[in-house]
Amino acid sequence: MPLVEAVTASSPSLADLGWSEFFGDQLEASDANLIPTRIAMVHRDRLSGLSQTGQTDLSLAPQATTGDYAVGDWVLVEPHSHLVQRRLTRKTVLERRVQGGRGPQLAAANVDTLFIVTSCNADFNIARLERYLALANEAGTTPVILLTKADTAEDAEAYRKQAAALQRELAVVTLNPRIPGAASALAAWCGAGQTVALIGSSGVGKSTLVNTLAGSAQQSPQQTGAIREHDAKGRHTTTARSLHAIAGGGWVIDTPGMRTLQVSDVGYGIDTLFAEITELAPLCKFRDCTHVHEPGCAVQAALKAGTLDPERLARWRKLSDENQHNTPVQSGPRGAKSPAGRGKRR
Ligand SMILES: Nc1nc2c(ncn2[C@@H]2O[C@H](COP(=O)(O)OP(=O)(O)OP(=O)(O)O)[C@@H](O)[C@H]2O)c(=O)[nH]1
Ligand SMILES: [Zn+2]
Repeated sequence: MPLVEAVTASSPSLADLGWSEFFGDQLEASDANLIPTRIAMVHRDRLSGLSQTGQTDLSLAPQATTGDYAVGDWVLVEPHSHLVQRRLTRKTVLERRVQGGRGPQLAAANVDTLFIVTSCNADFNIARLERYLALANEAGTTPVILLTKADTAEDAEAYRKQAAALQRELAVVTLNPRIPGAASALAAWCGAGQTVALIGSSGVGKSTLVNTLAGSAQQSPQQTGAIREHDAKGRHTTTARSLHAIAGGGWVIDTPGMRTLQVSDVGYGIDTLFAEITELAPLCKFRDCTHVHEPGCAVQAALKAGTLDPERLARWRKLSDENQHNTPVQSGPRGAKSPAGRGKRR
């Protein structure tokens, strides 16, 4: 895989691999002999990681499974046995819940930026983009929407405007992943030590973009093909998750195509996404206002005044209801949040 070549060509520093004070602070004196290693690939029965010395196949203690690890995780590894001793607390974690699935699955960890990829065609779906945004906000990653296939659309600008209106200060980039210029359009989020992940439906151009970011020099069509197989419906799907080196520095994680994405436990993510509604709620007369029929409801007042989009309110309600339905009731305090109240650390 390209990541191996990229790493052996020039020994990366821990900072190049994405290490920061956040992880350094977790080291103890007794860890001195262990090697900080970043999980680069997760297979059902195998894990591999990248350290300053290159790529290594890792071994796990008998009670551990590869499902406990996400691409992008930092672990401490025994130098000789390559046994994973300990996983460091994650700065961010992307989890997904697939319809009919058993519980949330780990998609990627320690991701700085989530590129949400969609095309300027029938794939463009506001409600789905909002789900991805809620997920990114909740995980503590910065979302960026990438619009592909603008070259095949009559009015690509209309798609861009709709996407940009979904969340405050949201970056939206229109690009063709097939041309090298795509990498420079994304340079602001890709640099030494930066980790980006790609999410989006099948066929929107994620694998093409990974290839473009990795640089043509180390790519061949077979390398993209190597991580694809047919899914139940006979479609091509990217199935393995791995960390690929970006030519200009940084790392990109391709997550498998998701068709039906459910949200759960993304209350903070939804609040950030629908900030214009979240901000009105404290002005309602009742603290537990449902914003449906209550007197003195600031949300209903904004709706009447025409300052709040009724479609946004309807989608906020639907997503919030789904989130509530899917979120298990927790007995103790909610999972540890970062000091800023942002992002999950586990
Ligand atoms: N015309 C045009 N074609 C594009 C663009 N982006 C991607 N494509 C093409 O769309 C097809 C699908 O792209 P992939 O990169 O395989 O899509 P993917 O998102 O990785 O799909 P999965 O691996 O199934 O999740 C390829 O034939 C690309 O060449 C674009 O901006 N314009
Ligand atoms: Zn209200």
